[in-house]
Amino acid sequence: MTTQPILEVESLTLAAKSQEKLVHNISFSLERGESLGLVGESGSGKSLTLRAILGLLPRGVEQTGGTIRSKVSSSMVFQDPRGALDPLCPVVKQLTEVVYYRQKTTHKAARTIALELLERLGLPDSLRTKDRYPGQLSGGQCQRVVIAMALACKPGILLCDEPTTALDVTVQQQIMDTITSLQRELGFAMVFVTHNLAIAANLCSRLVVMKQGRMIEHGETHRLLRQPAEAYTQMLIDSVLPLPELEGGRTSWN
Ligand SMILES: Nc1ncnc2c1ncn2[C@@H]1O[C@H](COP(=O)(O)OP(=O)(O)OP(=O)(O)O)[C@@H](O)[C@H]1O
Repeated sequence: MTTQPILEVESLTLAAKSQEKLVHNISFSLERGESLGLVGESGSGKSLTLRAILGLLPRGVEQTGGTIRSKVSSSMVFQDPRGALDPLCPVVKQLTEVVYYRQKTTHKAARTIALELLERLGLPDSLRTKDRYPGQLSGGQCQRVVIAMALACKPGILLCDEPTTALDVTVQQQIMDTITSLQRELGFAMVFVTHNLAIAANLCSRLVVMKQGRMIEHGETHRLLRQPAEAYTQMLIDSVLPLPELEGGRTSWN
């Protein structure tokens, strides 16, 4: 049985105001509940593609071609969690405001929902009783707050822009596990930007490989990693270390 995609990106082209093309002719689709990874080297256009889907291109960049059709709402988890939070406002208050405006509840109900979300994301109980500012939380805790904010918008698609890059590897794993279990529970689809092929392999059923603003190849994750059609994809695979751990473990590609 084929299902209708909830997101269709067709021939997306983005350019700087100077007319320099930054993303050329990118096409992919996403089904309900699916996880798609955008992988590739730094500067390959992954974040701009994600921002185009969100409808929030940075100043100086515009869509000059193609279409983006989405049947559901999207929200985004950015790379730098501290930068995404207001340093002068307690985190519970920030999350409560998002719930209040996006879920159109009373302030009291919004606070209850905000606290439930924070508990679901494994944040400490002390947030209930004491005002905590972003500067008083660890990087991993800030990222959990930012994920809670994105989920408070009840997105059909969660757009993740390297959400664990700024965190140490153990916290990275915890955050990835949290995102995976929330996705199973809430059923949102995901577009996940990362330059870490191992993370993408664990998380995504399909991958789009990008280089210098172009789509090099795309396809089902395990097929693409076992039999890459392009030398660039093979080069990305070869640059993943340490391979011995991947061969024996659950991230085996062969
Ligand atoms: N506001 C902007 N104005 C002009 N050029 C931009 C702007 N933002 C990004 N670019 C350029 O667009 C290209 C793609 O950038 P993008 O941030 O999408 O890459 P990326 O693949 O996400 O890289 P990274 O993994 O380092 O985040 C880069 O050459 C970048 O310099």
